[in-house]
Amino acid sequence: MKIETVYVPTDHYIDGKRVSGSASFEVRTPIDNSVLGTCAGGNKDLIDRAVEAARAAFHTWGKASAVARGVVLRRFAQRIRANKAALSIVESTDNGGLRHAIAAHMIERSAQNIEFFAARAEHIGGEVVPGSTNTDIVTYEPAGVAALITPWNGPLMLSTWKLGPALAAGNTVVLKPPELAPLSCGLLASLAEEAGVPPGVLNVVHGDGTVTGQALADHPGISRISFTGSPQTGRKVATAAAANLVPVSLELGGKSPFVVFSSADLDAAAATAARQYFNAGQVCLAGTRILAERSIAQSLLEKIREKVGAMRIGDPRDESTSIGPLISARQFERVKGFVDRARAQGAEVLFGGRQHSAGELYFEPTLLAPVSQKSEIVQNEVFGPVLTWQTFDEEAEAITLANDTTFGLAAVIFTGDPAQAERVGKAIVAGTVWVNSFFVRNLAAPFSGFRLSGVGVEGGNRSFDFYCNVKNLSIDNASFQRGASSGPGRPH
Ligand SMILES: NC(=O)C1=CN([C@@H]2O[C@H](COP(=O)(O)OP(=O)(O)OC[C@H]3O[C@@H](n4cnc5c(N)ncnc54)[C@H](O)[C@@H]3O)[C@@H](O)[C@H]2O)C=CC1
Ligand SMILES: O=C(O)/C=C/C=C(\O)C(=O)O
Repeated sequence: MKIETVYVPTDHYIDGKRVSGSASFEVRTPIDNSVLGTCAGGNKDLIDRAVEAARAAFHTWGKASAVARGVVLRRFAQRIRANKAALSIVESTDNGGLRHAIAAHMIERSAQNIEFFAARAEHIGGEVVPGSTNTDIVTYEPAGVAALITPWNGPLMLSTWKLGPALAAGNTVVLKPPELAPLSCGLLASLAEEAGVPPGVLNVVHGDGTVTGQALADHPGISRISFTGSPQTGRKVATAAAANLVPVSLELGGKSPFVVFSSADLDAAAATAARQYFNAGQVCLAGTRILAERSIAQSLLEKIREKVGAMRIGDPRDESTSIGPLISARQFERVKGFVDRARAQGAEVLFGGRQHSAGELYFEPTLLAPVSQKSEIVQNEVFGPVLTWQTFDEEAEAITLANDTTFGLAAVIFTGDPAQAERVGKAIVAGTVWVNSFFVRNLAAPFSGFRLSGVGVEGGNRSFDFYCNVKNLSIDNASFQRGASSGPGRPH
């Protein structure tokens, strides 16, 4: 398939070869909802082939030194950077993300995802735990074949976030990209090949989640499953992992609070609130529930209205666009359904609330109030450009509202009071709490979701705890002491 001047392979990539599909599926661009072409679909047989290739490649890749793997992976990261223009136009066309934002942030982050873990793996090192009778030597061994399953809202960034640590630690992988935006991961496989990633180390099998994704999650030859997507699918993946007793890492949805206290820099808070509409709100980390202290609420609302009013909605390939389309007609209907039901329950539209004239899949950035805490619009993830607006009088009330959710992925706090930042940050139940900032990602820091937002922790060395078998070699201290006169295996 060709996207502008870029040739994009749409076959599977198994054992270093392009492989035709057992079926094919349509790929559409959300820009105008037109069909771009078809992509190979996968089935159980293709998953079997990919897992077999990955298992064979594990014998060499898993035994190579982290330094040797690092040489190849750093070249892979460089190929990603060098292909920024191609990757960003392909992903933008495929998933409707902003081309300039993908080029400026996502590609660099994708390269860093690979590079960071390549460097980190060279220093995993292990630990020595001295004990009175035994000395424990802790080593990290690659687990085997990792199944990686990723969503459409950030295919490159979220796939490389898994590929980096899995490959750097010595695992081989089978990646199942999102069927709604499979193209950039197809291109990624070619870049891995150009970088010298050996055949079988990185395999890509496209296809529908319920067929290809499920076959991958179910496969008994898999040693780890890392999944990013919805909680509903996360449950199915976890069930498959349980059947094979395989460790699973789940990064799921969110309904994060965005709390603004009266001491906050309101201009900064408003600018960051407007950013929650980026990617048309299809961001799991987005702070979608704005909670404003009553004394500054009106002023904050006006500032947010002004910032959002200045955002241009339209073709995501244009430099001046701030908000692009939703991923599909189904997602559009889903988002619209949430807004319609909230209105039927008494919410008013403070701004937005309907389709935008830019096209079929464009929805205006929307803010709804009043909303009751137990309503669907406050409790469920919309995954669209729809935020809710609530006010509070006391800090304790803000914390109660923030935590009254089944999710726990992220939270954003704006305050001018450092003690308050610490108090509230500690009290909020979420894997990541940003203070006076948003989406700053230090790859060495832990990344996780609490409650329905996930299972497991990745980031920094915690990623290696997941992608490795952490082994303890426990040696009797007395056995090998110099000069000892008897005992098995004593050196002379
Ligand atoms: N916590 C995080 O880091 C992130 C979470 N998300 C969440 O992802 C969701 C949106 O993404 P979607 O692609 O709609 O999610 P989804 O759960 O429908 O699909 C995610 C991936 O799982 C695959 N899949 C679907 N059914 C499967 C099955 N039975 N077995 C194995 N794989 C299967 C899909 O083909 C896709 O590749 C939102 O809930 C969002 O919050 C998205 C990005 C990041
Ligand atoms: O930064 C990460 O590793 C994950 C980010 C998740 C999103 O950007 C998203 O869901 O959109």
